[in-house]
Amino acid sequence: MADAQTHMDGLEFMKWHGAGNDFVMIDSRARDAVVHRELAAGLGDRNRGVGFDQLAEIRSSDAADIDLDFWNADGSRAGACGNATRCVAQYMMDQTGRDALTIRTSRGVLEARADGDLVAVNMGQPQLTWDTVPLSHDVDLQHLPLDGDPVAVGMGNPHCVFFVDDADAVDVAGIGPGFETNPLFPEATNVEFAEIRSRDEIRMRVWERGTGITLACGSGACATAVAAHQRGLTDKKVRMELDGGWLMLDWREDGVWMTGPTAFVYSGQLTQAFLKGL
Ligand SMILES: N[C@@H](CCC[C@H](N)C(=O)O)C(=O)O
Repeated sequence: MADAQTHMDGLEFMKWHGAGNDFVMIDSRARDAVVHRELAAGLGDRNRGVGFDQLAEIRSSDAADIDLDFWNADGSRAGACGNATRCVAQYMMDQTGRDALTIRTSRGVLEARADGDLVAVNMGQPQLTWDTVPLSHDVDLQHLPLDGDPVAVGMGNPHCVFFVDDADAVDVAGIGPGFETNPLFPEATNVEFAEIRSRDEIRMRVWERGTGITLACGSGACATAVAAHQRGLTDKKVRMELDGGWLMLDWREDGVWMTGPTAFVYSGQLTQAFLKGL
């Protein structure tokens, strides 16, 4: 990590959030990719580092306006991060004065655009086969062989969605970790608890893979909207209330569009002395 510390000395970082989902954003285009697991885990530690739900690293791209990579607070990689994608889109639109851009993630090239004061991103189509979520073997994704009869949906990352009568009554911290690491999910999973309020409104809380409880999860909101519609509980367009705010989901022909707020919180610099303490 010493080389990285020298390489990163003085590197700017920004804090953003999307509906309360808390991010550190690093624009590495001027210095090439600098983030790795050890650094992400150190920065993500709320006792030692800056603390975040996810770290989003912006890099130059030969296929879109930018490339974007994500790490969870424990340093693990995340294939998708919808709220961070929306925050990065807002940052880039602020930088360029444009109202739309393309962002390549491991999901492929995503489209993001301004929607009034909000930002919308097309998170692509869900993955709805056992091997693409992924699961360890072929089971009924609509009724997983787990207590609570959840639904499995992939959104570039795995999600296990439970439908409950009262989301606020769920002991998310108590039961989330066990499902996160259930062997049915070879790459672990995000765990959502959804209360259907009407055909166009859902209340959802989340235990995120690699991070724990967060105030919002964009890919989890997309997965929950898909699972609820598959179960016949909601329409394809729903408003979702999470602990940190509201997101709008719309499952269209071209993918699952997610729209919601973003907020810049502060910026800072990563000094070598700080990095040595991680
Ligand atoms: N909060 C993110 C999801 C981040 C990744 C997730 N923890 C995973 O490991 O898949 C979002 O807004 O999508």
